[in-house]
This record gives sequence, C-alpha cells and structure tokens, in this order.
Amino acid sequence: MDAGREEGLPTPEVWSSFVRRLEERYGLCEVPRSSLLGSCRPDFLSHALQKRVAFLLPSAVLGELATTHPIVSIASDGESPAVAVPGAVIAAYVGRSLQGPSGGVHGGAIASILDASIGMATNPRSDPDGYVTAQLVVNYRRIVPLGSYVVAIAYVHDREPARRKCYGMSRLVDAGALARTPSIGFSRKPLEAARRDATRERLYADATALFVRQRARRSVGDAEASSQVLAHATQKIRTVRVWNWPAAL
Ligand SMILES: CCCCCCCCCCCC(=O)SCCNC(=O)CCNC(=O)[C@H](O)C(C)(C)COP(=O)(O)OP(=O)(O)OC[C@H]1O[C@@H](n2cnc3c(N)ncnc32)[C@H](O)[C@@H]1OP(=O)(O)O
Repeated sequence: MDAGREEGLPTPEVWSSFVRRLEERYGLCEVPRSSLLGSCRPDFLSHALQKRVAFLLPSAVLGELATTHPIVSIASDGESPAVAVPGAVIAAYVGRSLQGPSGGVHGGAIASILDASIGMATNPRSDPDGYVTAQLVVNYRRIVPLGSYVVAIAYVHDREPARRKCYGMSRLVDAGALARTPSIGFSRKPLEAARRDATRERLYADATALFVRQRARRSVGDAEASSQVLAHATQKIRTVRVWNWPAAL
C-alpha cells in the first residue's frame, strides 16, 4: 500500500476537485507554488501536508491573467515593496501524520498554516527582502479532527511601511462548515467580531501576527539564490515588475 493510501489522504483528483470548488464558490485562484516561493526554496507546507495544500488569492487581484494563466501578476517596486491584497487563503487536508498529543491535529501544524496564510497576504509573491514573521499569537479554539479539510482565511489589517511593520490576522475554519456560507469575507472586522462568527464557520483557531520587512540582504550567496528565483519566476510569470535587488553587493 502506498504512503498516501495508508494515511487516508484524498487522491489527487479528489483534492483538485475540492480546490476547484473553493475557487468557483469564492472567486479565488490557486497560485502555483513556484511563483510564491521560487523553485530553489523548500516548500515546507507541501511536504508536511503531503501536497494536499493550496495557496489561493482572490481572482480579482490577479487581473486578466487569472483567466488564462492563473499566475500572480502582482508587482512591487522600490517605492512600495509590499503590495496589498484583500486577503489570502490556504486550503489544506490535515491527515493522520499530523497527529498531536491531543489526538487531533498538532498545534504546530495549525500554527504553520495560519502563519503561512498571513505571510501570503503580507507578501503576495516571493521577495528575498520581504516580510518575515516577528510575532505569531495563536488561539486554539477547538481540536481539529484528523482527516479534516480546513481553510485559513488571512488578511492584513494594518501597515506601518516606514517602520517596516505589517499586522495580519487569520482564522482557520472547517471547509465543510464554510461551504454553507456564501462569501469568504476578508472583512477587516476586529478579531472579536470574527470570533462571534465562530459557530457558523466552525472556527478551529485564529491568529494575529506581526510581520517585519527584512533589511536588504547583501551576501553574494543570497544574491545568487535570488537571481535563480527571479529567473524561474520570470519564466512562469508573464507580467511582472521586479523588486529592486540589493545594488550594493
Ligand atoms: C509556505 C508558503 C507561503 C507562501 C507565501 C510566503 C509567505 C511566507 C510566510 C512565512 C513566514 C515565516 O515563517 S518567516 C520565518 C520565521 N521568522 C523569522 O525567522 C524571523 C527572524 N527574525 C528576524 O529576521 C528579525 O528579528 C526581524 C527581521 C523580524 C526584525 O529584525 P530587525 O530588522 O533588526 O528589526 P528592528 O529594526 O529591530 O525592528 C523593526 C520594528 O519591528 C519591531 N519588532 C521586531 N521584532 C519584533 C518582535 N519579535 N516582536 C515585536 N516587535 C518586533 C521593532 O520593535 C521595531 O518597531 P519600531 O520600534 O519601529 O516600532
């Protein structure tokens, strides 16, 4: 028996049909991991979740390319290195390999999904000098049963570009319960209000995070890695204005 079947993972077909339903229902578009992370970066979540994970952005922000090439066309420049998106979504199947001591899904796995979703809302594309997590506070509301389909809905609620700071929130909900709601709601409502929706959405956990933009990197190794990422991304992405790579190397 292969590892996937032993784990009870959804087949790739079942998984893609789940993702397509999310896209259609909520006006989202799956973003290829290569354009988020670059080919030379390890994709931790994909490994941990055995590829049953999808990174989604609202189709509206993807512009015309979304219809023919579902690839991020969001650009940044030296003046405004972070581009605001209304929000970001990570959908995942959390299987038995993620079991924690509670018998449900391990809290570290839940934190990773929440963190990555806020990271994606903060950095809608890979950026070597982008925002990294400085602080993550997770509230665990319910045990997540093994074998669940979950959705993390993240958005940025405050930015202080001059201080390189960006504050975001995310809530991890059950995908089945979410399907009963007509819209995904990247509303900037305070977390307390989001919590009031907890019953309707079947809220498993929520998080607040502070992301801080890194200072420009200067090492030659990083520059080489960055140019590989860029080369790969520009092959994949039709329309892209690139971040100004550190000039002083
Ligand atoms: C997977 C697919 C996904 C796809 C999408 C991709 C998204 C990726 C998301 C994953 C994100 C990660 O997991 S990242 C990996 C985990 N994180 C890290 O490894 C970060 C390690 N830490 C660092 O690199 C550094 O500490 C930084 C960059 C966070 C900050 O260092 P720094 O640059 O020297 O900052 P500094 O000048 O001191 O501070 C700038 C301002 O931020 C505040 N500040 C700095 N750190 C903190 C802090 N921990 N808590 C509170 N406040 C802080 C300061 O008070 C100051 O505010 P003021 O005085 O100006 O008001």
